Amino acid sequence: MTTEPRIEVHEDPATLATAVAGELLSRLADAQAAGGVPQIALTGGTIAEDIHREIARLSPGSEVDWSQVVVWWGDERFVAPDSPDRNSGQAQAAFLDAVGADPARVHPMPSTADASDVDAGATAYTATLREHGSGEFDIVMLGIGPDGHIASLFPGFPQLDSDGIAVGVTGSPKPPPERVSLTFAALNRARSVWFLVSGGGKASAVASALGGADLHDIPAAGVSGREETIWFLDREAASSL
Ligand SMILES: O=C(O)[C@H](O)[C@@H](O)[C@H](O)[C@H](O)COP(=O)(O)O
Repeated sequence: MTTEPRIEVHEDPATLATAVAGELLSRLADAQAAGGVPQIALTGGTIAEDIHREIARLSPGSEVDWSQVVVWWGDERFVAPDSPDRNSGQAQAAFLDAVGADPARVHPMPSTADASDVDAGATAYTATLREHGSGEFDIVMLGIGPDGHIASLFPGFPQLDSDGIAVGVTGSPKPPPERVSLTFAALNRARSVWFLVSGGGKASAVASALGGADLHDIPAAGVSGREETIWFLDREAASSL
């Protein structure tokens, strides 16, 4: 069952980041209070980094026990493990280290040190998800590119039609070129999907995705939560709605 998307518009990137971080902490605390071990998938990108820093700032005042949160990624750059381009490295530095996440429950996607190529990396992550995942994510967070890409699923790329769980990507139009990404099949196993979008450069992609675009043209149109889809936007990103 996919529900109508909910749209939240915030004044600017800073208030957007604070709102998303606060909502995430609230959801995680509620899930843990109900006895759950929540499973979330993080994204990379600029507004995601702002949100991660807000999580670090706000978490001490929350009830969340980060050692009991399982952390995945929706995509990752296939580069050296210590590369500043790594989404997981950015998230570790921005908040996961600070909030006390349990390394045994944090699952970065493979780097060039872990796999011979992007396809081997995707195969390995699929196995990790099967072994340590619960079969669904409680919350999947996704940034969006100006072309409507989400994770590392880019318009017109063959990975859009994959029926696997994770796929290797080469020739990414957004550098770096080699990546590993969850597929629509995996992303749509989320109970709740949150799009995190800041800036006028994304306004057209947001309007197209919400306006019923084909997922091959606007991949963001291909993802929705089984229970909830929320578009967290700032004013500029919402300006074409
Ligand atoms: O690895 C990546 O590059 C991201 O996962 C990618 O999907 C990102 O979320 C969007 O491109 C938005 O990035 P910005 O917020 O920096 O525009």
